[in-house]
Amino acid sequence: MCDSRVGKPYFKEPSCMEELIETLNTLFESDCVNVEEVQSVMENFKSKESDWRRFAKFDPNRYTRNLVDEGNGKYNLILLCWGEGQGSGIHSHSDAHCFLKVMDGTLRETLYEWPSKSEGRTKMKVKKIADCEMDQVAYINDSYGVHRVENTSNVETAVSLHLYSPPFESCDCFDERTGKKQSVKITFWSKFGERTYGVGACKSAVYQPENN
Ligand SMILES: N[C@@H](CS(=O)O)C(=O)O
Ligand SMILES: [Fe+2]
Repeated sequence: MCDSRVGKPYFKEPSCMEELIETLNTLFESDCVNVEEVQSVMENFKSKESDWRRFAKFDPNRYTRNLVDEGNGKYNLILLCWGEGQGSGIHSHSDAHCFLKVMDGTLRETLYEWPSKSEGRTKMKVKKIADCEMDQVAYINDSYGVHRVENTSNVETAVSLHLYSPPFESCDCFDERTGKKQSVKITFWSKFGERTYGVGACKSAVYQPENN
């Protein structure tokens, strides 16, 4: 992670998804990720359904991960669609930066402490619970702990735009009651607006262990 750069350019508010991607590509040209700068660019991008509609695919049983952009190999930009009551299991982020911007609805993030060395025996400890509203951006990396994200509404869906850098394809999932972990491979429900098929395509997200 980097401190603020001297003479850094001022990034204007991205007016559409293409402009957001252009700005992000510029920001990630350097190997030095300035977290506050990325967060502020994502915050200044105001959610319009017309920007994300074509990537938004819902599944009646599970939240979906839909690839929007591969960021020249530096990051993945992913639209996540959360049906009523859907959520992720508790998981880590494979040493990546993770930005989460709410595009529609509200999402609850529950942050947990990493399980202690005697993992597999003790109930996991909650550090913080926060609701994230439309256009807000949350940030996490493994030094913060591990988390789960949920759409707690039973009547409204939710949509969020996530940026992961560097991109990752697997992470660890944790059992809340014991802290026991298991590695999970994650893939995409769709890529660039098209449904993905093949091995792993349906089992594409970080689910609660009992839903695996
Ligand atoms: N990190 C999760 C989504 S969330 O619960 O933060 C994923 O990429 O599927
Ligand atoms: Fe996450």
